[in-house]
Amino acid sequence: MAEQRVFTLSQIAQHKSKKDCWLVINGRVVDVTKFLEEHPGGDEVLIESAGKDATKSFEDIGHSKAAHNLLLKYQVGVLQGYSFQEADSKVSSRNEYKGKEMSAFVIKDNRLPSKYVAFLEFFVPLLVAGFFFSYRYLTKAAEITH
Ligand code: HEM
Repeated sequence: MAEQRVFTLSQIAQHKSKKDCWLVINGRVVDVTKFLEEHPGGDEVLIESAGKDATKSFEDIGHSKAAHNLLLKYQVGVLQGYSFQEADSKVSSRNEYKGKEMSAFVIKDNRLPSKYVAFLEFFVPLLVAGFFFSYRYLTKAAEITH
């Protein structure tokens, strides 16, 4: 799981060089020093935002899911006031979800509907046949009487 060390913006602002480059993206503090050379968008854009909240620049590009996943790889902590329950969860402020257990989920019991289906499959043709034969019987009976 990604690092949960808490940093303030002024602490992050200390890491604004090519040799020590941190950014804040969506509340995650990422150390991209080792990623500068690899960044497909070039190192300049990262260095420009070094030590700052680069969320807007990051989101404006429309980075892929892979790029978002890389944030987790380079994450060294969170910006003060942010907390993350798990890798992909939305930001929740001030540990609001801390200690919350995984919510239970219910597997839908589909035995009941299939019973109804069996009932219908059996009785509906029987009823139709019943109606048909009673209709035939009654019309025949009516013919004889006339
Ligand atoms: C100031 C913040 C950032 C800016 C302005 C920025 C800008 C860009 C730009 C312009 C491209 C497009 C390159 C091209 O198509 O030629 C790009 C691609 C990419 N960036 Fe960034 N970037 C930023 C931060 C990051 C961070 C922090 C990561 C990951 C740790 C990252 C990962 C990637 C990846 C993987 C691509 C390849 C395309 C994709 O998968 O979306 N970027 N970036």
